[in-house]
Amino acid sequence: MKGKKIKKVPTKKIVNKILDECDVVLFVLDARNPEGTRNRKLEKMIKEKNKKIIYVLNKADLVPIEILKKYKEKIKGENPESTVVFVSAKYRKGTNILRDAIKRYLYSNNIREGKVGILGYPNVGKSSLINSLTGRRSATSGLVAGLTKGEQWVKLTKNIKLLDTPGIIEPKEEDELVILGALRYEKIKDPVTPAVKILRNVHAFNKDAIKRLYRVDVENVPIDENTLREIGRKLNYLEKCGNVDITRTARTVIKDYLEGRLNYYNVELEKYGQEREDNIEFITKYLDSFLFVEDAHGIVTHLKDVDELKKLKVKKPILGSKEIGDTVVVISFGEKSYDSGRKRVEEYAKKNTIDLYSIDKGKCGRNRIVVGVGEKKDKQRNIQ
Ligand SMILES: Nc1nc2c(ncn2[C@@H]2O[C@H](COP(=O)(O)OP(=O)(O)OP(=O)(O)O)[C@@H](O)[C@H]2O)c(=O)[nH]1
Repeated sequence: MKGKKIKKVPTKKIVNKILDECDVVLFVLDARNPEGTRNRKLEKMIKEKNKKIIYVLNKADLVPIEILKKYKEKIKGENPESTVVFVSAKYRKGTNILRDAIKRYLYSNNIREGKVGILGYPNVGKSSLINSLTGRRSATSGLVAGLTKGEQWVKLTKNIKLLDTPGIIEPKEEDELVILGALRYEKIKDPVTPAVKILRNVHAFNKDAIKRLYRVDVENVPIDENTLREIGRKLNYLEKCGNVDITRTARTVIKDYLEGRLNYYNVELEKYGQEREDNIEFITKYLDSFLFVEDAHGIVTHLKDVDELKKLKVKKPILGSKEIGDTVVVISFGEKSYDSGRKRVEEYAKKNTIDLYSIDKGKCGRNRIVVGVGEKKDKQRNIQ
């Protein structure tokens, strides 16, 4: 792994520190195996402590966007308030969206000096994430004086600090550990069992993967030790007596999986992308007691004077809507031009069957804001 070396500190101590001190916990999941890298008991504990969890589906470069979106929906289905962000720490993708999600949560909860911690099973990419969130700084310039030796806070922004030591969740069984990449496959006595499991898991998702990488035909045959033997033969991993070296083959299969060559999906990095969250609560909260929400011009004039919004800098435009009584307010914040803002508001309204009857624009500090006001089409029908 390139970048700054991340310190390893006793697990429980760091996990507890994150749970006690941080406002936001980045729960890092392996996007290829999100279910296997969740820990609901710990998630419940974090929620009970009133801390915000942001699920970071890391290694998103190895998974198609449709699959990522499905998993996001699943998490949102369990709890609509969950925040899920796709990231590739390795290729530094999605980290700005993650930063925005952190800022937005802290901002809308009036937390001015926020602390962020990173948790996850071994090998999900916690250290890579820390490096990619902080990496543009040199190893020392971003550091804030550490509280305890070995743990340091790194600045994410002027007001947000990140604990640069990730909390490692202790995993369960040996096979799982190997598949997670948490136990060194070079060291375990029996790499065959986890290697066969990996081949089965991958094959269940992608009938092409084994053939593509090892040129072994697995159509209509069970995936078992014999598959490994076939792979070993193709790789020419033979012992002196001529038998296939199955242990070496198994280690290679595990390595190929962990390093992303043997993959659930065939995916090009270019396909990876994500839409921003449509949560504009940090703006619409200023409309809660505003009397004239039916009037886009009134809203723009009102929001222009909100100091907090004037100070805000968003790297990428934000688009979303909120229903206030019978009215739906659609807002684009931080667009490059008013024209593109208006276009995005109109497209958003069309997609969400909102009939806009008022639209206006203005500036909050350096941010262009376009506000559309309308009604849901189905609501109108009910009224008529
Ligand atoms: N393809 C891909 N690989 C990644 C990504 N992030 C991390 N990795 C790889 O995953 C492996 C583990 O990354 P680490 O950052 O060391 O993971 P960790 O969670 O800190 O691991 P522990 O220190 O064992 O707890 C490394 O080989 C990384 O190169 C990613 O976004 N995409």
